[in-house]
Amino acid sequence: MNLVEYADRDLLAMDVANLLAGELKSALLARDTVSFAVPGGTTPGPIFDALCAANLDWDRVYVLPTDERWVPQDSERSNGRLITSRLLVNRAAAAQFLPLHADTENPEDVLPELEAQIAPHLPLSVLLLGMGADMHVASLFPGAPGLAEALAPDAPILAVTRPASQPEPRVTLTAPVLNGALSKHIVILGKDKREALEKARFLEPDEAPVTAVLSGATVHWAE
Ligand SMILES: O=C(O)[C@H](O)[C@@H](O)[C@H](O)[C@H](O)COP(=O)(O)O
Repeated sequence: MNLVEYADRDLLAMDVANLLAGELKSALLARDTVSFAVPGGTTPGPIFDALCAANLDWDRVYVLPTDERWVPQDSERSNGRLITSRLLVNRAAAAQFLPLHADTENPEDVLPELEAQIAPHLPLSVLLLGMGADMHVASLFPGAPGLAEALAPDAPILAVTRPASQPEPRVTLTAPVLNGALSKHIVILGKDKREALEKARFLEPDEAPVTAVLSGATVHWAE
């Protein structure tokens, strides 16, 4: 793992957006289409605000969430809503969005269809992840039922998790899919997450799921 520290959160957002735009451009030189997985939550918004203006062939970029909360797509808690309203605007409005959601009560009902839409776009070209202070990434939460299956090397593309700490079921890309990304970035803000990351390095993925994706990843941090 490579750790990059920034003087403040604004600089981090600008620099990470530039870095991601450069990586997407390079990937587009080698392939007709590229895939870009991004997290929800509060951290990525300012990165999206800068990245959406990048001058690249967005119409050849497939954007997908790393995980989704099973709420209506117009809910404030929907990662799809965050991504479509804050990243897929400006120049990036030309990108294709691959939702991890459908209007069914249970995510299990549509998992095969969602997986079939994603499969042609793997491995992920570029991956951006957030991390919780509990050391979860995407929706791989410590102690959640089904975590071991989602961390397994032969896990399918998607898993459903129902973490006790969260108000709704989640759909998440599994560890092998996240780990298989050709480029991996994790963005963390604040002292608590930095300490959690240090602690995670001595733990196993079932206690600290972030460790499942740390190898070869660049972690970007600002206080
Ligand atoms: O839907 C989600 O919640 C995420 O994709 C999740 O993995 C997120 O990246 C972390 O929870 C960090 O969230 P914050 O950025 O809000 O701290």
